[in-house]
Amino acid sequence: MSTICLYGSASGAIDPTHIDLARRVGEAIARRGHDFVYGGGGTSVMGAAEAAARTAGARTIGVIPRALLDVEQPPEGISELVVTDDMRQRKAEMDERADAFIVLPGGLGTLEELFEIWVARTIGLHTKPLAVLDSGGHYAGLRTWLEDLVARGFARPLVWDVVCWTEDPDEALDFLEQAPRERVMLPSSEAVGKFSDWPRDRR
Ligand SMILES: C/C(=C\CNc1ncnc2c1ncn2[C@@H]1O[C@H](COP(=O)(O)O)[C@@H](O)[C@H]1O)CO
Repeated sequence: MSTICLYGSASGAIDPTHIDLARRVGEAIARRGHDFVYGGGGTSVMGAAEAAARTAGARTIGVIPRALLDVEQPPEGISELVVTDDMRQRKAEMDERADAFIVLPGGLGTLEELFEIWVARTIGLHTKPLAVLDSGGHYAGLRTWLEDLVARGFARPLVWDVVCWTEDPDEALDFLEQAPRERVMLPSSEAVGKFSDWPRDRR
Protein backbone atom coordinates (compact mmCIF):
# COMPACT_ATOMS: atom_id res chain seq x y z
CA MET A 1 0.00 0.00 0.00
CA SER A 2 1.22 3.45 -0.97
CA THR A 3 0.02 7.01 -0.80
CA ILE A 4 -0.83 8.38 -4.24
CA CYS A 5 -0.83 12.16 -4.68
CA LEU A 6 -3.33 13.44 -7.25
CA TYR A 7 -3.13 16.77 -9.06
CA GLY A 8 -5.99 17.99 -11.23
CA SER A 9 -8.36 20.79 -12.10
CA ALA A 10 -10.23 22.86 -9.53
CA SER A 11 -12.33 24.52 -12.25
CA GLY A 12 -16.09 24.13 -12.45
CA ALA A 13 -16.17 25.09 -16.12
CA ILE A 14 -14.67 21.97 -17.70
CA ASP A 15 -16.15 19.14 -19.76
CA PRO A 16 -17.85 16.49 -17.54
CA THR A 17 -15.82 13.70 -19.15
CA HIS A 18 -12.90 14.87 -17.00
CA ILE A 19 -15.03 14.46 -13.87
CA ASP A 20 -15.91 10.90 -14.93
CA LEU A 21 -12.24 10.14 -15.37
CA ALA A 22 -11.47 11.59 -11.93
CA ARG A 23 -14.08 9.30 -10.36
CA ARG A 24 -12.60 6.26 -12.10
CA VAL A 25 -9.13 7.19 -10.88
CA GLY A 26 -10.32 7.71 -7.31
CA GLU A 27 -12.07 4.32 -7.34
CA ALA A 28 -9.03 2.59 -8.81
CA ILE A 29 -6.75 4.08 -6.15
CA ALA A 30 -9.06 2.73 -3.43
CA ARG A 31 -9.54 -0.66 -5.14
CA ARG A 32 -5.77 -1.13 -5.22
CA GLY A 33 -5.52 -0.39 -1.50
CA HIS A 34 -3.76 2.96 -1.65
CA ASP A 35 -4.18 6.12 0.41
CA PHE A 36 -4.97 9.34 -1.42
CA VAL A 37 -3.47 12.80 -0.88
CA TYR A 38 -4.43 15.95 -2.81
CA GLY A 39 -5.03 19.68 -2.61
CA GLY A 40 -8.02 19.48 -0.28
CA GLY A 41 -10.68 21.08 -2.48
CA GLY A 42 -14.23 19.82 -3.01
CA THR A 43 -14.75 20.86 -6.62
CA SER A 44 -14.13 19.57 -10.13
CA VAL A 45 -11.52 16.89 -10.88
CA MET A 46 -9.90 17.08 -7.46
CA GLY A 47 -13.17 16.93 -5.52
CA ALA A 48 -14.61 14.12 -7.67
CA ALA A 49 -11.50 11.99 -7.26
CA GLU A 50 -11.45 12.46 -3.48
CA ALA A 51 -15.15 11.61 -3.10
CA ALA A 52 -14.82 8.49 -5.26
CA ALA A 53 -11.67 7.32 -3.48
CA ARG A 54 -13.22 7.80 -0.02
CA THR A 55 -16.53 6.17 -0.99
CA ALA A 56 -14.59 3.18 -2.32
CA GLY A 57 -12.71 2.86 0.99
CA ALA A 58 -9.47 4.85 0.63
CA ARG A 59 -8.11 7.02 3.39
CA THR A 60 -8.09 10.57 1.92
CA ILE A 61 -5.86 13.42 3.03
CA GLY A 62 -6.39 17.02 1.90
CA VAL A 63 -3.65 19.62 2.23
CA ILE A 64 -4.90 23.17 1.85
CA PRO A 65 -3.41 26.61 2.53
CA ARG A 66 -5.30 28.68 5.11
CA ALA A 67 -6.05 31.38 2.51
CA LEU A 68 -7.89 28.91 0.25
CA LEU A 69 -10.20 27.80 3.07
CA ASP A 70 -12.17 31.01 2.39
CA VAL A 71 -12.86 30.11 -1.26
CA GLU A 72 -12.67 26.33 -1.18
CA GLN A 73 -14.85 24.16 1.05
CA PRO A 74 -12.96 20.94 1.84
CA PRO A 75 -15.21 17.87 1.61
CA GLU A 76 -17.09 16.84 4.73
CA GLY A 77 -15.96 13.40 5.80
CA ILE A 78 -12.43 13.68 4.43
CA SER A 79 -10.18 11.40 6.49
CA GLU A 80 -7.62 14.08 7.37
CA LEU A 81 -7.35 17.80 6.57
CA VAL A 82 -3.96 19.50 6.88
CA VAL A 83 -4.04 23.32 6.85
CA THR A 84 -0.78 24.99 5.86
CA ASP A 85 0.43 28.58 6.11
CA ASP A 86 1.01 29.02 2.37
CA MET A 87 1.08 27.33 -1.05
CA ARG A 88 4.75 26.32 -0.86
CA GLN A 89 4.32 24.59 2.48
CA ARG A 90 1.24 22.89 1.06
CA LYS A 91 3.10 21.45 -1.93
CA ALA A 92 5.96 20.31 0.31
CA GLU A 93 3.50 18.54 2.62
CA MET A 94 1.78 16.79 -0.31
CA ASP A 95 5.14 15.76 -1.82
CA GLU A 96 6.43 14.39 1.48
CA ARG A 97 3.35 12.30 2.14
CA ALA A 98 3.27 10.88 -1.40
CA ASP A 99 4.94 7.71 -2.67
CA ALA A 100 3.87 8.42 -6.27
CA PHE A 101 2.08 11.11 -8.29
CA ILE A 102 -0.80 11.02 -10.75
CA VAL A 103 -1.72 14.07 -12.81
CA LEU A 104 -5.17 14.51 -14.37
CA PRO A 105 -6.31 17.22 -16.76
CA GLY A 106 -5.88 20.64 -15.18
CA GLY A 107 -4.89 24.25 -15.68
CA LEU A 108 -2.12 26.46 -14.35
CA GLY A 109 -2.20 25.09 -10.81
CA THR A 110 -1.93 21.51 -12.05
CA LEU A 111 0.84 22.42 -14.51
CA GLU A 112 2.83 24.08 -11.75
CA GLU A 113 2.51 20.94 -9.61
CA LEU A 114 3.39 18.65 -12.54
CA PHE A 115 6.50 20.60 -13.51
CA GLU A 116 7.78 20.95 -9.98
CA ILE A 117 7.66 17.22 -9.31
CA TRP A 118 8.87 16.30 -12.83
CA VAL A 119 11.90 18.60 -12.76
CA ALA A 120 12.86 17.36 -9.30
CA ARG A 121 12.69 13.75 -10.60
CA THR A 122 14.88 14.53 -13.63
CA ILE A 123 17.65 16.03 -11.51
CA GLY A 124 17.67 13.24 -8.96
CA LEU A 125 16.03 15.04 -6.05
CA HIS A 126 13.55 12.22 -5.57
CA THR A 127 12.75 8.79 -7.03
CA LYS A 128 8.95 8.78 -6.87
CA PRO A 129 7.18 7.78 -10.09
CA LEU A 130 4.89 10.12 -12.01
CA ALA A 131 2.03 9.30 -14.40
CA VAL A 132 -0.03 11.74 -16.45
CA LEU A 133 -3.56 10.82 -17.53
CA ASP A 134 -3.67 12.50 -20.90
CA SER A 135 -7.37 12.02 -21.39
CA GLY A 136 -8.88 13.33 -24.63
CA GLY A 137 -5.52 14.74 -25.70
CA HIS A 138 -5.62 17.38 -22.94
CA TYR A 139 -1.80 17.52 -22.80
CA ALA A 140 -1.15 16.91 -26.54
CA GLY A 141 -0.11 20.49 -27.27
CA LEU A 142 2.19 20.58 -24.26
CA ARG A 143 3.84 17.30 -25.26
CA THR A 144 4.44 18.51 -28.81
CA TRP A 145 6.06 21.67 -27.50
CA LEU A 146 8.20 19.73 -25.03
CA GLU A 147 9.35 17.35 -27.79
CA ASP A 148 10.53 20.42 -29.66
CA LEU A 149 12.36 21.63 -26.54
CA VAL A 150 14.18 18.29 -26.40
CA ALA A 151 14.95 18.38 -30.13
CA ARG A 152 16.44 21.86 -29.76
CA GLY A 153 18.55 20.91 -26.73
CA PHE A 154 16.62 22.82 -24.06
CA ALA A 155 15.58 19.61 -22.29
CA ARG A 156 17.22 16.20 -22.03
CA PRO A 157 15.65 13.13 -23.72
CA LEU A 158 15.54 11.37 -20.36
CA VAL A 159 12.74 13.68 -19.25
CA TRP A 160 10.42 11.32 -21.16
CA ASP A 161 11.81 8.22 -19.40
CA VAL A 162 10.53 9.19 -15.96
CA VAL A 163 6.88 9.87 -16.86
CA CYS A 164 4.12 7.51 -17.99
CA TRP A 165 1.60 9.21 -20.32
CA THR A 166 -1.59 7.24 -20.75
CA GLU A 167 -5.38 7.55 -21.07
CA ASP A 168 -5.98 4.48 -18.93
CA PRO A 169 -6.18 4.82 -15.10
CA ASP A 170 -5.13 1.22 -14.50
CA GLU A 171 -2.12 1.54 -16.81
CA ALA A 172 -1.11 4.68 -14.90
CA LEU A 173 -1.47 2.92 -11.54
CA ASP A 174 0.39 -0.20 -12.80
CA PHE A 175 3.26 2.12 -13.68
CA LEU A 176 3.19 3.90 -10.31
CA GLU A 177 3.25 0.55 -8.49
CA GLN A 178 5.95 -1.10 -10.62
CA ALA A 179 8.27 1.63 -11.91
CA PRO A 180 11.88 1.19 -10.80
CA ARG A 181 12.80 3.81 -8.22
CA GLU A 182 16.24 4.53 -9.55
CA ARG A 183 17.69 7.94 -8.92
CA VAL A 184 18.63 9.91 -12.02
CA MET A 185 22.35 10.58 -11.74
CA LEU A 186 23.72 13.81 -13.12
CA PRO A 187 27.20 13.28 -14.54
CA SER A 188 29.73 15.62 -13.00
CA SER A 189 30.92 18.22 -15.48
CA GLU A 190 34.57 17.31 -14.76
CA ALA A 191 34.03 13.66 -15.63
CA VAL A 192 32.18 14.17 -18.87
CA GLY A 193 33.46 17.42 -20.31
CA LYS A 194 31.20 19.74 -22.21
CA PHE A 195 27.47 19.10 -22.22
CA SER A 196 27.44 19.44 -26.00
CA ASP A 197 29.88 16.49 -26.23
CA TRP A 198 27.63 14.08 -24.33
CA PRO A 199 25.95 11.32 -26.33
CA ARG A 200 22.38 12.47 -26.92
CA ASP A 201 20.93 9.65 -24.86
CA ARG A 202 22.96 10.72 -21.78
CA ARG A 203 21.83 14.36 -21.78
C1 LIG B 1 -9.70 30.07 -6.88
C2 LIG B 1 -10.81 29.15 -6.51
C3 LIG B 1 -10.59 27.92 -6.08
C4 LIG B 1 -9.25 27.35 -5.97
N1 LIG B 1 -9.37 26.21 -5.19
C5 LIG B 1 -8.40 25.30 -5.01
N2 LIG B 1 -8.57 24.47 -3.97
C6 LIG B 1 -7.65 23.55 -3.73
N3 LIG B 1 -6.55 23.37 -4.50
C7 LIG B 1 -6.38 24.16 -5.56
C8 LIG B 1 -7.28 25.17 -5.83
N4 LIG B 1 -6.85 25.82 -6.92
C9 LIG B 1 -5.73 25.24 -7.29
N5 LIG B 1 -5.42 24.21 -6.50
C10 LIG B 1 -4.24 23.31 -6.67
O1 LIG B 1 -3.84 23.37 -8.03
C11 LIG B 1 -4.47 22.31 -8.77
C12 LIG B 1 -5.69 22.83 -9.48
O2 LIG B 1 -5.37 24.04 -10.17
P1 LIG B 1 -5.94 24.28 -11.65
O3 LIG B 1 -5.43 25.64 -12.01
O4 LIG B 1 -7.43 24.23 -11.59
O5 LIG B 1 -5.33 23.23 -12.52
C13 LIG B 1 -4.89 21.24 -7.77
O6 LIG B 1 -4.12 20.05 -7.99
C14 LIG B 1 -4.63 21.86 -6.41
O7 LIG B 1 -3.61 21.17 -5.72
C15 LIG B 1 -12.20 29.65 -6.60
O8 LIG B 1 -12.93 28.92 -7.56
